[in-house]
Amino acid sequence: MSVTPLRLGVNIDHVATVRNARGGDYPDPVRAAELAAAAGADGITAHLREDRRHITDEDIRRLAEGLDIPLNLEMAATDEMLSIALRHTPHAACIVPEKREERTTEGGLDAAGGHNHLAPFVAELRNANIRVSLFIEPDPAQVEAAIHLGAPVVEFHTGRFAHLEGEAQAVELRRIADAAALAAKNGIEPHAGHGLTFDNVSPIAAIPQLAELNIGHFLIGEAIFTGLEASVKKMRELMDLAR
Ligand SMILES: CC(=O)[C@@H](O)[C@H](O)COP(=O)(O)O
Ligand SMILES: NCC(=O)COP(=O)(O)O
Repeated sequence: MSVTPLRLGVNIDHVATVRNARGGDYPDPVRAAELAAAAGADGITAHLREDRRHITDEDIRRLAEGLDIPLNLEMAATDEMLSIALRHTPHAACIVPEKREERTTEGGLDAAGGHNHLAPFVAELRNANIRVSLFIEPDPAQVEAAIHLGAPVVEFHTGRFAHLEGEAQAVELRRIADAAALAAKNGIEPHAGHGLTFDNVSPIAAIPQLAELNIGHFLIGEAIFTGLEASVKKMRELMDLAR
């Protein structure tokens, strides 16, 4: 079986979280994005939450205009986010579910139940040449829904995998691998992300159909101790070793 090259997308949301703790402009997520690119990131991911708790509209403008590597904008399926995406035309847009009160993205999008709501978002983003991705659970029904929606990419939510251990984690890993195989067989490029760390990335990176991992919170946390360059480089090495 052929093994797809695996890209690393570095999510810089939580550089903005630290900046926003003091309300100024330091540390700058765009500087973090440039450092991550220099350290080997293949792309940058940023989630413009509806409540703007970390990344801001101005961050997205600067990332979209200034980056030398592709930007993946994570966005809820709302008219406001769609108009921001269409204004800045990032390389990719990943539609994610969002709840105002959640601490982080708790699960995947219900692409099956939300078909009628999601269809115009997928169509408009595609018409603007933005590579649309749906952030879904590794569930065959959700992959089928992504196929019907015409999404070229899905990203599997690995948060559940990240929190499980032992046999339960092995079962979840199998689900992710099966979902990735189903997506690839149907011409959809599978990605994965959420909650990935140095300790749990290897079995995910070993899934041959996966083309991209998006990793943020852990890398930014680790950067406090070792620097961003070292944390990105080590993640890149672990991904390459697992392949
Ligand atoms: C969709 C997703 O998984 C990322 O956006 C990640 O969750 C970082 O953002 P939050 O920590 O705000 O959820
Ligand atoms: N889509 C997942 C992502 O961008 C990063 O998630 P996390 O590593 O911050 O949990």
